[in-house]
Amino acid sequence: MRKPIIAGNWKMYKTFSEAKEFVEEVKGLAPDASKVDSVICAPALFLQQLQASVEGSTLQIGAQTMHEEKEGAFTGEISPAQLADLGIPYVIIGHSERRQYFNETDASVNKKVHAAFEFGLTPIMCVGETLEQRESGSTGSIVENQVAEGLKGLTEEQASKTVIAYEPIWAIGTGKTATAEDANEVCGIIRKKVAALYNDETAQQIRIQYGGSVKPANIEELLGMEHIDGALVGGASLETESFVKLLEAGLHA
Ligand SMILES: O=C(CO)COP(=O)(O)O
Repeated sequence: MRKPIIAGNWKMYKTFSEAKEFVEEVKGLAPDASKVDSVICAPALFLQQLQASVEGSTLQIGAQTMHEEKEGAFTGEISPAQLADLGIPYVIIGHSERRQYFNETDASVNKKVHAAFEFGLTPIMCVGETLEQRESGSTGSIVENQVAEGLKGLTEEQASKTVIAYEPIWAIGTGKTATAEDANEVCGIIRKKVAALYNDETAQQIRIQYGGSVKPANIEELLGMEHIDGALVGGASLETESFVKLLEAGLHA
């Protein structure tokens, strides 16, 4: 049995005051950590204080991106060592917005995934196709390639601990969700690819999230699918009420 992982990706939303208030309210409502992993990926600026505020609760804090080097002259960046020192457990790597606006590539994603493991962080590695790629029928090959390049060089143990988020770009922030069947089909393709790259055991262990307009109204159907082990949620993670409902859905997955 794979433990569901429900993660909010706040992107560049919320002030620190709003973030702190949200976390104070939600931290006592997050499910038992042995049943669901509940994560908020917050802006880097808030990580230290939010991490201190969730101590002793089942809510966990993640970062939205990081640099691949331990340290260096990279103005404005944050490093895996800095995240690890704060005790941050998760980091999103290669979100489609990072690929689109900040020139991240499969090669840089792969370096960052390696760096995450080097510093004891769990990467949430994002993959997904554009609308054009979906319409041309190349979803499977695009996503398989992103998975193969992203996981390249990882040990079996590291690969099995990686969280892969399948986020079709056309479903992000658009209100258009992939149908549960379509999402499951692609998550199944991802799992099969992991089996081909490693073995069946690794493929059975790796957790695959779906992301793209997930909300309380559709999460249960998505989580009911064989290959969907969680959700990476933007808009619906910004309100306490809907985020708590999403976490609760994880309990019934
Ligand atoms: O990009 C996403 C999560 O990383 C999805 O965003 P929405 O849930 O707002 O579509």
